[in-house]
Amino acid sequence: MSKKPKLGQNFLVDESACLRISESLGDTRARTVVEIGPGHGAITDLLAPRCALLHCIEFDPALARELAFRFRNDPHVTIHNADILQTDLSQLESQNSNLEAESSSLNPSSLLAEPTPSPAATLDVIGNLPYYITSDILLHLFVAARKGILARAVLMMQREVAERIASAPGSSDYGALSAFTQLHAHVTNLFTLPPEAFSPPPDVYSTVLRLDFAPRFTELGVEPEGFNSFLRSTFAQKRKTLANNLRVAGYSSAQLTSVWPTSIPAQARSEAVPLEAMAELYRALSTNASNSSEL
Ligand SMILES: C[S@@+](CC[C@H](N)C(=O)[O-])C[C@H]1O[C@@H](n2cnc3c(N)ncnc32)[C@H](O)[C@@H]1O
Repeated sequence: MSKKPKLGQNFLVDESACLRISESLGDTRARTVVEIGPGHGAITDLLAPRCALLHCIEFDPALARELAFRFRNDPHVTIHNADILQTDLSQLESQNSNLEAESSSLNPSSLLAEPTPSPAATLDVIGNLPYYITSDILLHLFVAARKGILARAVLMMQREVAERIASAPGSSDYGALSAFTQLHAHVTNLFTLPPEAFSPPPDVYSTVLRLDFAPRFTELGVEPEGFNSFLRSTFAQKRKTLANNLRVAGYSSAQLTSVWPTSIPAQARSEAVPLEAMAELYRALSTNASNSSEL
């Protein structure tokens, strides 16, 4: 078993893979792109000339300094030495028209640059993710997607995680992360890379997914924050049935029985229930709760 590099630093060294990833966002010439974990800039170098604005979020201060120096003459590229999980993506968007101030700490030459016009209201995201926080990063992106500020993302992650995310309800791979991802985006599996594409090579294969953000709350007839926390409670304990998870979350058996939809078998586990049926159950329970509070 190889030693795990700090901060998930398995750098991409396969040049054709870098090119494929940077091209997978499509035409980004008028887009603001956020790169998560640029590292030594393998993807950044190809992406910078292809987009209107590029925000790179790198947690490692030495790598952030290296990139800030490399891109010192590119005012449309901003290097943020920051943790992606603590980065408010909506703030990046609002800084589009004031880029030179934002980048001044790491990119002194940008003080001299012309202000860059704000190119687009939504952001695209790209990244060969630090695998140890893949789920946390996805959940962080979904918060931004619910605010309507993300258009699409191209993300590399461990192959097994990508397969789980893209799997259908009822399959053995489907779980909470699949449900949350499919609630917020259309998922496309783009391609898979072997460990040798990286230095140092990880112990796992890696897959690139494309997410086209299209939160489904309106279509499902549910209120986003309420349904999100309901869904979280349905997956709280993996070995319990959906009904048992909901009892743990505070719903009474009588409540559940009175509204339980025919589309969901009584003993179903959450992993087998499509989002449409979950939303039907949530709507029925919400209506039931508001009716009883009116009595
Ligand atoms: C798998 S490497 C990818 C590096 C580069 N993009 C490449 O493909 O070669 C992950 C990168 O994420 C950075 N990273 C780790 N944790 C982070 C965090 N919480 N926020 C932002 N970047 C992080 C690491 O320092 C590293 O540069």
